[in-house]
Amino acid sequence: MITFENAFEHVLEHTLDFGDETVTLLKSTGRILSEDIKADRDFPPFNRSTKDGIVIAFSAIEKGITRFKVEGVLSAGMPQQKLSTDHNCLEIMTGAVLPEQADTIVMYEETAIKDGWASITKTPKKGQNIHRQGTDEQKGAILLKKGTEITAAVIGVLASVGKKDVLVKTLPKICVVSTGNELVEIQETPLPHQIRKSNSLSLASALKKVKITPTLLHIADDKSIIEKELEKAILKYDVLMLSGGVSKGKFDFIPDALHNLGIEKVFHRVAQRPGKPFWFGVQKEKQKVIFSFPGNPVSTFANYHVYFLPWLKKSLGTETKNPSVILDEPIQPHPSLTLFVQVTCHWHQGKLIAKTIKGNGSGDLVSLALADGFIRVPQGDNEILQGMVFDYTEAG
Ligand SMILES: Nc1nc2c(c(=O)[nH]1)N[C@H]1C(S)=C(S)[C@@H](COP(=O)(O)OP(=O)(O)OC[C@H]3O[C@@H](n4cnc5c(N)ncnc54)[C@H](O)[C@@H]3O)O[C@H]1N2
Ligand code: MOO
Repeated sequence: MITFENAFEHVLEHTLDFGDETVTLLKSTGRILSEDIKADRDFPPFNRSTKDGIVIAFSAIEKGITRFKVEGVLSAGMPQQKLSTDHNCLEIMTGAVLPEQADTIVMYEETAIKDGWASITKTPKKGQNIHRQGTDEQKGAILLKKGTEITAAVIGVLASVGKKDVLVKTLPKICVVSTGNELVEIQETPLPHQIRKSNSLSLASALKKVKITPTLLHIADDKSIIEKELEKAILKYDVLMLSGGVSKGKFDFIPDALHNLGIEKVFHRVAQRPGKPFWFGVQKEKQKVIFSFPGNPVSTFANYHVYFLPWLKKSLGTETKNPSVILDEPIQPHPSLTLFVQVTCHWHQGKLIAKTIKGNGSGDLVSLALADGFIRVPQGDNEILQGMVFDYTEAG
């Protein structure tokens, strides 16, 4: 049995590269950019008005002029115009191009306009209310770096530089495998000794959040069928994500089956709870990775978030940013196991505060639905006092 720290390191040593692909702009939401994005023009591309009002030449103010003849109206979308003389002004709308011979914008609230004449009611500062060309970014500047996660705000930047199609990291093809004769489909009514499959659906839902649609495969607890089905799946997918069948039971065939199929075991069993019987293996030549999680629902769920997500992010060239949280109660560590304890979190005075959820062990999947994530409690003998800081993995 290895420590959590060792197991985590091993998982991150076996990342894969699935290459790049081009997708249309909106389909790139939630994906990872695979190219630097440069400004195709200055941001903003012209001197733009930031207020609705009038535009004047400040030289008029210096001459003591405060009343101007209105010679026209400028709206956003009009090509650049020209102010004919500093005795005149133009009405200008937010987003319109600053006209030639003008340099100062006075918002309507600081003017009085009557019969084609505008008076200024508050002395302006030279150059006010203008968003100058190139002050946000200059043409050619890198706006977004390769490895950036594409959020809604990033989509806005991509759109503004005309990225109709975006180069993103290709996602792995994943097969989520469940095993166990006790499991029935969710639409079925289980007999008293049966349960509905939930792990595979929960994993599929978690994968959807990272834009991966896995294939679901269920295999009965039969050694030769398990081997045959896994052999086919390994050929077809980059990643197998299994739940169940990795412990010490008479029907826990998965580790042997994977061994017989030539998958190299990196580790089996980690000094942690939940998720202790986790099996992790690779087939280096064919670039395959196998996450074989313990079947108890909390174990599967915790291990997916603690190990798989950081592995995926690293494989896609981006980082996992896990915050720390303050635990609002004392906690007793385990003398030899790292604990992943379910918590709810809330913000209080700028700090993320966690409270534990009293679950009923790693088979209690209902308590999972109440949790925001897990804190990691390192092994130890002495009670940890209230107010200590822990690493936190969001899981929902
Ligand atoms: N002698 C020992 N027994 C057990 C040990 C041990 O160290 N020595 N470890 C325990 C721990 S910890 C865990 S966790 C479980 C994991 O066992 P398996 O990975 O072999 O999982 P199964 O036995 O197949 O199932 C466990 C439990 O989870 C339910 N399950 C499985 N798959 C699903 C699914 N897709 N959806 C919903 N529920 C699922 C299954 O019905 C069982 O109740 O082993 C302990 N035993
Ligand atoms: O360590 Mo197991 O994964 O909780 O029951």
